[in-house]
Amino acid sequence: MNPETSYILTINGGSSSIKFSLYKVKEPLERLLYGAIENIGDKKVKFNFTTAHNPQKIRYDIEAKNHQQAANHLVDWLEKQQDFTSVSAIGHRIVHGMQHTEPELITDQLLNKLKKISDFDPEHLPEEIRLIEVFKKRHPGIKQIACFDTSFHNSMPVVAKLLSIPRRYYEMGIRRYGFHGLSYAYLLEELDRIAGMEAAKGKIILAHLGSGASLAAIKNRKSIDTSMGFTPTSGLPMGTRTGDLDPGVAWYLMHNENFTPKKFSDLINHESGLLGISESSSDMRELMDYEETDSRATAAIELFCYQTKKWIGSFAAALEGLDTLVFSGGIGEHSPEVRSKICDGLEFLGIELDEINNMNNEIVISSNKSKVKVYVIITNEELMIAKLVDDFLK
Ligand SMILES: Nc1ncnc2c1ncn2[C@@H]1O[C@H](COP(=O)(O)OP(=O)(O)O)[C@@H](O)[C@H]1O
Ligand SMILES: CC(=O)OP(=O)(O)O
Ligand SMILES: [Mg+2]
Repeated sequence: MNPETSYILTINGGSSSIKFSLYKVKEPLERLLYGAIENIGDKKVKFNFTTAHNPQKIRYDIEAKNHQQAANHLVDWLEKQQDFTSVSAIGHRIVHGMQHTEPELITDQLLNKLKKISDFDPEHLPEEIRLIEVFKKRHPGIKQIACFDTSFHNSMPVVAKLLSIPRRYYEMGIRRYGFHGLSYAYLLEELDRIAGMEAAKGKIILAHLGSGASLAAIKNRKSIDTSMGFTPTSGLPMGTRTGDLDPGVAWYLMHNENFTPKKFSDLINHESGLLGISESSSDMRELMDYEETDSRATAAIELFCYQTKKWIGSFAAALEGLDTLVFSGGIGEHSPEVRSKICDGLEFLGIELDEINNMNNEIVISSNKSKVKVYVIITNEELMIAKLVDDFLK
């Protein structure tokens, strides 16, 4: 083994969080620590971590007004960790990678390209670029590798990539891309392990239901369609994002309510989805607590489940059948109630849950009679990044 590649740091920069892991390169990869900085931008920014030796989560508040301060705090902390000096590569989740199909070494040229397309994903790319720059400045000797969420969906047929606007915009890159690709790639690998290669070759719907949520339709192991499109704001309603929105709403708000680009971006990315409908929380767990007493919380949960059900129906049609449905992401992994509401009434598609297994968050939650196998699989974007970086360096 090349001693240069013996430790890999993974960085998953979200719009309000940075998740990080440190892996020792061996077969299989060994996770030495995992942590996150959450609620960046809020008054109370939380830092937490667990190590392989101490799985008890350690949590405290830190000062960080933005991603740059949070990243500097993270580097200060990492420098005090014993194994950090041996890190030779950092793998970054880059949510929007346009046409990039494989992980790539982050050079100045790539960084400039990412800056140019920043507006393709104003929610993730600017912060991801800031993280790369902080590590570059403080540890210029460590290779940084970009792992793109979009790569997984490159296999989509043109019909799934087209937006129905004039063709010239397609040439400008304004088309459907799809995201959560690192999670989907991991889920397919896990499906191989749990259900066997044959199952993973069938007609599959993967549902990544977290604060950002999307579904992917998979045939012969390849993505043929996904609910997100040009940006991660589209598709399902999410924690604070609209999901698909009648384009006429944009015109109306601009024309009648003096909406500027910034005000519109805030509306569709930060004020809508579960938060906008419930007027109380973007967090599914909290909404479940208010469900009994607040009809707005109930409406938000109903909308999320109804739209997810509609996407499952539409992808079953696109796949011309369905063999396997996988729930994942924070909501998909932990909420039996949401899974049950989504699947209720889908018996005609061959989906039938075993409610006891569902309540217990078992791996297989479909009944013995169900034609479609339904799984709950815990995703691991960090491990997928570490695997890609390990392969890249070999
Ligand atoms: N037990 C639970 N029941 C319902 N929702 C849950 C539960 N645990 C986590 N969630 C929800 O999962 C979502 C966060 O998902 P996650 O995949 O961790 O998000 P992120 O996209 O930030 O990585 C939140 O809406 C949270 O409330
Ligand atoms: C693509 C996307 O929505 O990512 P996240 O769930 O991390 O916000
Ligand atoms: Mg996520």
